[in-house]
Parts: sequence; C-alpha cells; structure tokens
Amino acid sequence: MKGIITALMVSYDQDGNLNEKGLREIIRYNVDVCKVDGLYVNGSTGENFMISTEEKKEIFRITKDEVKGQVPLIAQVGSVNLREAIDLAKYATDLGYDALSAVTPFYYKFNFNEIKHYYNSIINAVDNKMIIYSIPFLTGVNMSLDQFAELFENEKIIGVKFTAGDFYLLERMRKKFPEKLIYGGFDEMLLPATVLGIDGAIGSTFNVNGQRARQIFELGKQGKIEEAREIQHVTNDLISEILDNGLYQTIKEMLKEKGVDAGFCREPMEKLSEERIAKARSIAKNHL
Ligand SMILES: CC(=O)N[C@H](C=O)[C@@H](O)[C@H](O)[C@H](O)CO
Ligand SMILES: CC(=O)C(=O)O
Repeated sequence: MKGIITALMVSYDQDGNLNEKGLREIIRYNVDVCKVDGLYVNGSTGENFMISTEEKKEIFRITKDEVKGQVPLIAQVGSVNLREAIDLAKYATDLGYDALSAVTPFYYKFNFNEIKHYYNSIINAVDNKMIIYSIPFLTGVNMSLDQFAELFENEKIIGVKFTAGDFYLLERMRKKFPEKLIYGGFDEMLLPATVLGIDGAIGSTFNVNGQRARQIFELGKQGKIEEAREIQHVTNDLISEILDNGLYQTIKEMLKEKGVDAGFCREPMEKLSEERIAKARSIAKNHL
C-alpha cells in the first residue's frame, strides 16, 4: 500500500445522483491510464461529506467490483456520527478493502480522549487496519507528536494521511515512527514530503496527473532532486490553475476532456460557468 494513491473522484449527474457508469470510467482511467498504485475511496475528493450512508456503501461496492483486485483499496469511513463510521468500517471490511481510514472527528471541539476513543472504537470493531486522516485546514483538528504516538499504540492503527504543510511535524513523525505508513496529502508539496521519507501520497490531482506524481516520487526517493523538481514545477503550474478555477469541478472537466464521464459535483458545490468550463478544458489540453 505504498506509492501514488488516488483520492478517487465520483461522478454525479446534473441532479446530483450517483452515476455508476461514470464512476467506473473514472476508476478505469486511474488504473489504466494514470497507473496509480491504489485508490482512496470516499475521501474529501469523493465528496464524502455531502452524501448519504447508502451512497457511500454503493461507492465502496462499485469500486471494489470495478477494480477486480488490480490495486489496493483504502476506505475512508470517518464521520462525526460514530455509529455510521463503525457501520461503514464493517461494510468495507466485509467487501475486502485492504485498509480503512477515518478523518479526525470535526465540527465539535472533541478533546483528545474523545478522538482516541473514536479511532479505537472504529478499528476495534473490525478485523482491518486504520490510517488516520489528518487534515487540519479543513477540520480544525491539530494533533501533536505525542498524541499521534498515543494513537499509534494501537497496532491496528498503521499510519497517517498527513494533509498539512507542517514539515517539522512530518520530519518528527518519520523519525519517531519508522514502522508506520506516512502518506503525503498535498500534491503540490509531494517532492519535499518525499525527501522527508513519506511512504506514499494520497491526492486528488492524481486522478489526472498520476503519472507525473509517480515520477516526482520515484526520482525524489532516488535522490534525483533536480529532475524531480522540474516535474514538480510543471505539476504545480497545473495545480495552481486547477485551484484558481475550482478544485474538484475543474478536475472533473479535465477528465471529461479525456473522454471520461466524470459528471458534476454534488450540491452545495456550484456548477462551473461556461467560461470556467472552457478554462478547465484548456488546462487539460495544455497540461495533460
Ligand atoms: C482537500 C483535498 O482535496 N486534499 C487533497 C488531499 O488530501 C489534495 O490532493 C489536494 O486536493 C491537492 O493537493 C490540491 O490542493
Ligand atoms: C486526499 C483527498 O483528497 C481526500 O481525502 O479525498
């Protein structure tokens, strides 16, 4: 479960209904064209926090079915509704997902004991492994090195998806937890995170830019820093244009430009104007 892992996009139709055919096409594009090492299902990029429990299960099921064992699968099951998280953890485990992940519980200012209870409750309910999903800029939840150490005392908690720019903390974690899996979260900082020794990365832009991400990761690990930096520069020209135009909507339009039925984002995310659709299409033409 190392390497370049796509935070999988999901296709919704104009009315926001799950588009199974489109989801299958996105999966195929990731596996066959971007050639990524795994899929992270129902993360932020999957618009997970805007959909129902039944839809989450449907996405887990379709993805497992379409992938046919070609790459490992990680199921993001985190929810402020702990019962839902446990239910999803059981569902994904029964389907055969290789690992689970859960976002730190957010919205209420849970204390660390509550966060620890949340992780242990989810993972101790199933025969599976857990990857903590830490994304402080969206959740407001910051954990210290000592707090990560306390969570990692549970041997079923095998790693962390670290979507943060705190590279001091990342370095401290690498030193303190050599046996845990650490995944980079910000695709635009893949090279510096690789230099600090991450085991892999999980990201949204790998849905379209997975091949360059792999090059950055491989070259970085080999110490070919200048070559890797050139590819990070090209990648970040791409990512900055995507971010300026609307992250998930733009990646979907880029997939459509590649013939993938990626659909639309779920409300309340807005639909792109004609002008921004044209911009997204031109980003795909110029950079992919
Ligand atoms: C919130 C979100 O989508 N985060 C992703 C991973 O955690 C990243 O892949 C970013 O989308 C990407 O780095 C662009 O900022
Ligand atoms: C990594 C990311 O974007 C996600 O959680 O989907």
